[in-house]
Amino acid sequence: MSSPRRSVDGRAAASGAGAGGGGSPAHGSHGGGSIRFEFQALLSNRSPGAEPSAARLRASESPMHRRGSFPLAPAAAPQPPPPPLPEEDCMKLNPSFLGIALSSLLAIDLWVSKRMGVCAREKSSWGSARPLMKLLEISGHGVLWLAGTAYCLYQSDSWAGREVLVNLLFALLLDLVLVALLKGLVRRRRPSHNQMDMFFSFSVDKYSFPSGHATRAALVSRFILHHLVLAIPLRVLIVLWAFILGLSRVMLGRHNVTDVAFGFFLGYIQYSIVDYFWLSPFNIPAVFALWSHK
Ligand SMILES: CC(C)=CCC/C(C)=C/CC/C(C)=C/COP(=O)(O)O
Repeated sequence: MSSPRRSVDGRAAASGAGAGGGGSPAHGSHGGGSIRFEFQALLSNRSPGAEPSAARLRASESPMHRRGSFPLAPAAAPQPPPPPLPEEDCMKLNPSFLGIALSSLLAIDLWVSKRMGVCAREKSSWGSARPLMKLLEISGHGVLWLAGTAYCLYQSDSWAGREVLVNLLFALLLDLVLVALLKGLVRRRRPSHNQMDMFFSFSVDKYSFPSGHATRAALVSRFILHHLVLAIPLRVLIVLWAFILGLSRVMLGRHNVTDVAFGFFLGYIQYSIVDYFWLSPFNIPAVFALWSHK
């Protein structure tokens, strides 16, 4: 495809040759700012009696043309390339409106997340709160929730309790699979300020989108609020735990804000899926028969 610059040059030369230089650039059909500038460069190089072809030749020596790969232009002094930025700080330009909006959102996300990562290092401004944040991290860890639920299920001696625990186990496994799939698909790197010192993580856990802790926090808290009869202060505490756990992921530098926000959303949806496919002794008697010996 020929560039607009080149087609404008051709048009100017043609109008100069054909109409004796009478075509005004401002009225040309190619009305962009840089195109008009080129037209002006072309005309300013043109004396009233000059040949159109000579004017075109001089115009090709303008700085605009020298920047391109025109073979007549003298080469500018080579500049050393700028040092490469870390991959997660780079933005790819997309000319579509949606692309620009998304790129801007991601740039804001990176900036806010970096500023919020106040516990990312021991020497960070809130570095002394790092042990507390890591305690929160353990409270939402998949191993703890899976092992705890399996143990309670094994110990449970009521059918109602087993039914709830089987579904919690199903919810946690669904969460594990969906988060691993999304992390593997999206492959968004963790923030550059993160210290990868997480207890028991898989290979996909080098990726940050979505936050597995945030999905689990939203899923488990919604599950508990629906299936356990708790006093109001305890219910508030559970919601607070989920929120602070999500916040701590960004403060620890493990995640960007959008990883956690999407994680909360996904965890919320996961609970709806579990509720829709609720497992009971009526629809999957085989699973519940495992306990019939008790
Ligand atoms: C028994 C078994 C296979 C347990 C897997 C438990 C599990 C989900 C481990 C990964 C925990 C982890 C480090 C997740 C990363 O969470 P982010 O919030 O950093 O995404």
